Amino acid sequence: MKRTIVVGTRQSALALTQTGWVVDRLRELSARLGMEVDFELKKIVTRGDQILDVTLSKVGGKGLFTKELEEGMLGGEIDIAVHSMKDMPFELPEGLTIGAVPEREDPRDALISRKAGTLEELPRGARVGTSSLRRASQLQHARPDLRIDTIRGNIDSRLRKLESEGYDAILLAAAGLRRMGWEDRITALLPPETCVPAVGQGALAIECRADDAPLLELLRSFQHEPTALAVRAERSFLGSLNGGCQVPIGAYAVARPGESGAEGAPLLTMTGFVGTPDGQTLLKETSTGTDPEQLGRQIAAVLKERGADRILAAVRV
Ligand SMILES: NCc1[nH]cc(CCC(=O)O)c1CC(=O)O
Repeated sequence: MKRTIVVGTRQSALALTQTGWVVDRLRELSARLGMEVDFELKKIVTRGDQILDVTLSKVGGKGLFTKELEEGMLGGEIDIAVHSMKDMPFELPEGLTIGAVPEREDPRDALISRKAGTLEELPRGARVGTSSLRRASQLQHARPDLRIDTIRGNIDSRLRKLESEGYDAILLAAAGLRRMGWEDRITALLPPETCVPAVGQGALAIECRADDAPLLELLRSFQHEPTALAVRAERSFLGSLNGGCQVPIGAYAVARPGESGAEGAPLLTMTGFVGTPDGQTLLKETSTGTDPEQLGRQIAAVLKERGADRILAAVRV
């Protein structure tokens, strides 16, 4: 009997593009596995979509873009949801699981400046739009002269605001722009050494019910193990610092095949970051290990020792 898998999606241009990409891949994989499945899209509005112009930290950012989709899965209205990993809360509701983490897109932050150019080439005192404390912190550290102003909305509306609201430049995740086919708008990519990306940036999470065995089997073949391991380490770091998405925290991990070849456990290298929003204090630590959760906890512990908790407490009030 042919099964119809109902895929829930937000209606933003990026969400529709990402979900469409995932459904195309899953169609190919299911054909290869000889599984008889059909896919149907169902659009769902999340609370985050309704309040896109409000600064998220003011409304409690946790799960804003995921909650209604998760309720849909638990209620059986939809079977899968595709999320940006970056927007996933640390804990999943009972009964749901991440069935697959596909290969990561570019994890870097991108500068989109009105007069094409790099961060160094921005004029003194230029006005840069971002509402991410993580981006603000690292940007002000590199260029204390820049004036940082908040900007909100989906990536398409932020690109419009760059023109219409008089910013000299804005910062966006390169991944979203690439997935939309808008990489030509990028004027410079910030290396992770200059701007540590957000936890999970550039990766997707495909969520489903934990007891949906046939779907989990299909999703298993879509998992990209190095990406999944890297994201586990980054999320462990975030969890150890009690971080949500609206804190000046970043982490970037890369998994490489282990010393002993294909069978050895992959070796993870991760940099964790916590900074003050004014860029005066940046705490960073890089370490390696094979256990992703332990690596995350270890780097978080080093940064706490150096005052990360104080920085985060001051931001949270
Ligand atoms: N905070 C919103 C958000 N969530 C995911 C992406 C796209 C990039 C990604 O998948 O990490 C974006 C936009 C941005 O930060 O530019």
